[in-house]
Amino acid sequence: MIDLRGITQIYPGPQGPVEALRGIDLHITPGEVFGIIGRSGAGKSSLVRVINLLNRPTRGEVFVAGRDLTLLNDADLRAARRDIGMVFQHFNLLSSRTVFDNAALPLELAGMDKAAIRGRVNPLLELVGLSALADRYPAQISGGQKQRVGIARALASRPKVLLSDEATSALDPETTRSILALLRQVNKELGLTVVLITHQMQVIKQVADRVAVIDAGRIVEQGPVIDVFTRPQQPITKSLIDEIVPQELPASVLDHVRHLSGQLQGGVGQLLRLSYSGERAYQPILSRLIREHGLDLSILHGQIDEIQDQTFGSLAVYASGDGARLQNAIAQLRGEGVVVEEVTTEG
Ligand SMILES: Nc1ncnc2c1ncn2[C@@H]1O[C@H](COP(=O)(O)OP(=O)(O)OP(=O)(O)O)[C@@H](O)[C@H]1O
Repeated sequence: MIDLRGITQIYPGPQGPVEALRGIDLHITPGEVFGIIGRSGAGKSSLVRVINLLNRPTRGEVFVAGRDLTLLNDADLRAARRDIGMVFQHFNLLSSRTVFDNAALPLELAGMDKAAIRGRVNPLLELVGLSALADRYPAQISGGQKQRVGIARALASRPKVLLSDEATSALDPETTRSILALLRQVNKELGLTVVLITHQMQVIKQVADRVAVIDAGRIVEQGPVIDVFTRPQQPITKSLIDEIVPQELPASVLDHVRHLSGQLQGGVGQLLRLSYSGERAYQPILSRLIREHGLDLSILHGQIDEIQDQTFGSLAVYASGDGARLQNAIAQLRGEGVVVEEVTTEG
């Protein structure tokens, strides 16, 4: 649905050119919710604005629904943009227009007649749960309701793609959840491709199918959300995930491991961090370590969570026993797709 090829974005700046995007290649498939996450200044807004050519990239090609937008003339680009709806962090509603009239704005601008507009907008207000508030003004509704108007307005032109630029960043956690659930609902019910930009992993975790991590204008890591959560590769990804799955074990756990190591009576002991997802979450991996490899296990720390109905877990266990059997057990776990990290406790 969206293909970005070799996108570079250079802004002129008082201290010389700023290279905000440095050769981005991204492929987003129809019907998926694709998250783009990065820290402030990483290039997220620049990237999302390239997708509808609000920013014309310095170099590169922007294919949406099979057409390279960079090659279109102004009239064709205006038409192509109707395929791409956008919701913004600060809603961008017109204060002098009612909820209905804000949602209807793109249709009025496209010259649609009043009856047709009513036929299009009323079901959309129903979909976003605002039918009862159609005659209110933006000042008379909450932030979450304003974003619902923003979503209805973005959907009015029946786009194929919905871009969300930090749409929930100005909202409290509960409202954030309800807006993300609405985005998921429109993705499913309308078959819409959704691209969402955020700096919060919680947003990615709740709603995205796949995620790309952007850092200093480059995509440094991407994949299905559950894979990125269970096998983050880059330091920036680990630090972004840390708010949900702490990447470092608490000092008390490491202290306890030193204590257990001091009590070893022969054999070896090793702190292991096991990360797993999907079907493996339901398999008796720990009891097999005990039964088949004769290891003693202490479970010291752990977390089990869910992404898009898929369970994933992270467990810290101290395994002790025969050294060769421990290595066999680790090899077996890795062979079964469990990520095994041998954690050192020095320092
Ligand atoms: N119009 C502009 N002119 C010059 N530099 C710009 C412009 N817009 C963005 N930049 C710079 O480009 C880089 C990327 O900015 P961008 O807004 O895309 O990042 P971001 O990840 O969206 O950040 P934030 O989350 O803070 O909005 C930053 O260094 C920023 O200062």
